[in-house]
Amino acid sequence: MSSSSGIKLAAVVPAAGTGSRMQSEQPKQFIEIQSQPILSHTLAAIQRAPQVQRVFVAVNPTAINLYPRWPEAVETVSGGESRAESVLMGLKEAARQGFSHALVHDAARPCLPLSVLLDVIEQGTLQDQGAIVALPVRDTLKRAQADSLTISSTVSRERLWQAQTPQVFAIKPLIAAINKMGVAHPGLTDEASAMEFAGYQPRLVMGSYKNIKVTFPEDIELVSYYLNEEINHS
Ligand SMILES: Nc1ccn([C@@H]2O[C@H](COP(=O)(O)OP(=O)(O)OP(=O)(O)O)[C@@H](O)[C@H]2O)c(=O)n1
Ligand SMILES: C[C@](O)(CO)[C@H](O)COP(=O)(O)O
Repeated sequence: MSSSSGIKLAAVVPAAGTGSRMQSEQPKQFIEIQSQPILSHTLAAIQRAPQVQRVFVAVNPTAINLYPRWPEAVETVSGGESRAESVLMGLKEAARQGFSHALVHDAARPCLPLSVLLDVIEQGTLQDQGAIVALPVRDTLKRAQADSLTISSTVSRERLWQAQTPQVFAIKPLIAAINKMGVAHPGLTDEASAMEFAGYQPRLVMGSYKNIKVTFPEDIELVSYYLNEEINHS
């Protein structure tokens, strides 16, 4: 991605969550796997793309000392009360430093394959609708009754995809879309939600089942396996 294309890409990594569903002593992004915090693995995965010129990590100021030493071209911003607010803080700093596009990627997704990363960067920067990594739903989907764990209905999975990250968008339209929808909006759970709200139709880029978001305790064993596989076979 040369400067002649006019595109200047930064990564924004929301890493200011508390990881409540993990039920761990420290926020899940700082849990160590192979002697490295999960966040370190995520930053290393993102920085394999030469197009990413800088990384803005949104962290809770009270947790910043949990991180040993920030890699080169990585800087921190203060996170917010919600993921959307943390992302917005990173986007604003990236815009202030002159970046035109952002690749937003959850700190809790350390097993991002390079091929997926490069695909979403290409798809997200070659047109103005942006792009997200996602996977077609492969299990039958059921909607539960409102007041019991019994099936209310089966939801057609036709054309249903599960969003992952990275999500790649032009920064100024994304900031405007997040502000239009409102960071506190319950439906604003990823960047594409805001862009859709603003009328965009982001592209879907095939993700990977390895690109899981560390959320519950049982995820650690699977992520450890994938990271070990990556390190020993790359
Ligand atoms: N106020 C917040 C909340 C979440 N995140 C980040 O957004 C990503 C995805 O969110 P999630 O998996 O929900 O993380 P947590 O909110 O920490 O987890 P939980 O919902 O279990 O508390 C994580 O990397 C998390 O650190 C953030 O930067 N700021
Ligand atoms: C952004 C995301 O990872 C896409 O699936 C997801 O929406 C994050 O949700 P969370 O509840 O903040 O983990």
